[in-house]
Amino acid sequence: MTSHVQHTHGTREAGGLDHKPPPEGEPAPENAPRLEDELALERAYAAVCRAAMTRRVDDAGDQVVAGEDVSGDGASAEALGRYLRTRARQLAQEPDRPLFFGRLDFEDSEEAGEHRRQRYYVGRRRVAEHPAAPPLVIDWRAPVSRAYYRASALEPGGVAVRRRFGWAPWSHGSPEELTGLEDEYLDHSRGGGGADAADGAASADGRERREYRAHRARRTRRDEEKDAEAGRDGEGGGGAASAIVAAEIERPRLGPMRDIVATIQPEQDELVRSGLNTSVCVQGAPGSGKTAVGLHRAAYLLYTFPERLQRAGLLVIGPNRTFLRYISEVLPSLGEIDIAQLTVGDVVARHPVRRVDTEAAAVLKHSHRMATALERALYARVGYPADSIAVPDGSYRWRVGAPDLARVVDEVRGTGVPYGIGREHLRSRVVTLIRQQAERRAGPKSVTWARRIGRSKPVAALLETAWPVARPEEVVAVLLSDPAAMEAAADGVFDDAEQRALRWAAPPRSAKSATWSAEDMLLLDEVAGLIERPGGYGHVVVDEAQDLSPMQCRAIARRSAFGSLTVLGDLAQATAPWSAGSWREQLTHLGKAQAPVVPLTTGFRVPAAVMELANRLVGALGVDVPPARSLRRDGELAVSAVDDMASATVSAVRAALDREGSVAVITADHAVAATSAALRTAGIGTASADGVGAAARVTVLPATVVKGLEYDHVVVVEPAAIAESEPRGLHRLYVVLTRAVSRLDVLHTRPLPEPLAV
Ligand SMILES: Nc1ncnc2c1ncn2[C@@H]1O[C@H](COP(=O)(O)OP(=O)(O)OP(=O)(O)O)[C@@H](O)[C@H]1O
Repeated sequence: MTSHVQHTHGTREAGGLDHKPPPEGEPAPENAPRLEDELALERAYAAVCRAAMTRRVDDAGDQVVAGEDVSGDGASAEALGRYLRTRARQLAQEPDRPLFFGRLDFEDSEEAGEHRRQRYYVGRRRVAEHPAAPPLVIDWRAPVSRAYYRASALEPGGVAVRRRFGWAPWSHGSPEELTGLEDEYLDHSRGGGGADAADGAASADGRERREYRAHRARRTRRDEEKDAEAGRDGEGGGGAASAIVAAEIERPRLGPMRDIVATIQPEQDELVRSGLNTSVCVQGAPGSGKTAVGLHRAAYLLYTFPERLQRAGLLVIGPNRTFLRYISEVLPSLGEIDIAQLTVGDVVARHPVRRVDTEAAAVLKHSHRMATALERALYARVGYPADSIAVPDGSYRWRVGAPDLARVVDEVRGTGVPYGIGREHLRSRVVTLIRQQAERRAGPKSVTWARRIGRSKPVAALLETAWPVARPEEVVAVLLSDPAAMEAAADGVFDDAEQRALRWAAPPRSAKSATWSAEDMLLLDEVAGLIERPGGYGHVVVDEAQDLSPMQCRAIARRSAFGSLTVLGDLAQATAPWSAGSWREQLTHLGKAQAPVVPLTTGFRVPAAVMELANRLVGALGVDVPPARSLRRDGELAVSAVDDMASATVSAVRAALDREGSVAVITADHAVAATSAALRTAGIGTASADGVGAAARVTVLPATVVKGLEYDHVVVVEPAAIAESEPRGLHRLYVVLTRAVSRLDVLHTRPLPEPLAV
């Protein structure tokens, strides 16, 4: 919900800002000369901040040099050096970026008879003359910045004026330039006039301006109340209410994903600022900012809980390398470097992947039934000893009978501790049985005695038969090679045909010489997790989580058992054969069954006309998701029946290249080579999904890698071929159609898939 007083200035490239005349019947603000004054003051402030920042960067560099000379113990010198280098790198990131994007003026207060107004500039990170000095700019994650994102005319939360700054499009190497500003007056009770005094800009025309502002504030408050009654939010399908926000959302895209700190929306902010103990799942329409929310939440948590997260770690999981490359600059631009950003494959990697499973075997290995079979396979090693044991101890021999041993094996099994710990528990319980006998006969026994008995040959031999040491590779290799082992573990879990599909056609001689598939890594990780709990993270952000299989979810759950999760996804974009049917089910596999599912339905990427086309598919996808709406009224959509696909593609790309921004040509996977060749023959340079030729403005992409990505202009080649390439082809097509930021060209020689043809 926003109410705002437009106070923008039509300067060159002010992030697309134009001066808008006030609505009819309202007094014109005499803002042109005033605005120049305001801009001049703000530019001067920006210069002060820049100078302070430059000094801090230089100081940090000097400290690294000094830190390297620090004597003292090696470990702390190394830790200090690491800290200082990190700090210097953080400060030096993107040196020319604007240092603030917003300003908050809180309502006036009287302190010790003095009239005061608190003012804060909000930026990507804190700027101050030195660490102990009051900040010139506060970090967007600081508690007081919350009001910047949340304050509205209905709930101003003490904010009198929110100012947004428009900067000339920023790029590396060119200095920042402040070109516009926009004020929202939220403080109706005071008629919104107080800002002048605080600006030090009161003048003869101040009264008139105050009236204008008060009028607009009243009007927007009424508007908001009307909206609230009608159950709309203030942006009710009509685009962003702020020209600066609209310009940011509609700006052409080039290169990797950028942060959205300047324009985080209230419903996004609520997710970003949820606490470290809270797990949350976001069901978000395409382009509703799920990825952005996840990354900003990561940055928020690192800032707010530095000690806990430094100890426990934070991990971001994405679907593939292309996606990770695309998002890789967001966290560093927010000052958070060195955050692990991995695929699930990276998380569970233990061996090089040298084998490809059949589709049937892969699907079974991803199913949660596999976990049951693996647990049985591991615990098949645990057995009851056939005989009693006799442990020599000086002149005594202590005997424990087979029934007692069987009982303690059962007891340990019943505790549910990891297998490796279970083995040690069995050892100590057997020692306890022996100790009870020994103490009855020979008096108290020491810890050293207990240790010696525990390591004695008969006890070690007992453990080797009753609870042998287990290695994940052996357990999995035996299961996949030995029909009897498979049958025992899979009884009632996998039928005969499934067991055959799972078994290796040519078993290796031993676990050591086995070659492993990507799916096998999940199996190994599962068994490793049963033997010993893996180290976990304090927080894990999981993107495109609708596509995770139960076994992948379990791998993540093991690593976040004592931490929290941000789960991001869209069931309508679920394309894997094992994709989730419902979030509740997925969250259960992820170990956070109770986490709330929060919808985001406003799209910031896809223009309304394109969203409308894509939405036609949703009914055919069999998923329960709230409909998506676009915040963007701009954009172009063309659906064209063509005769010659190659020449039509070349023409579409040529036309796209006449305009600004990135261009993607998306085809069914098998058609990528032919499409790239056609473009090359026509003299158009192309990049590929793996980043080769990244300098080219045109990227040719197979439909299966575009999830999570976006391009200004998208050319979709033959939707029918994309839809029929895989069982969830319509879901894939939905993903493909929702990648365009500004323009979508759909080219087809064959009839469109049915839901689109209406
Ligand atoms: N509040 C915002 N202000 C400006 N831009 C935004 C905002 N929220 C999202 N965006 C932009 O919208 C685009 C889509 O965001 P993002 O990729 O996070 O969406 P998503 O929901 O993850 O999409 P998908 O479903 O395709 O994975 C990005 O360019 C992002 O920067």
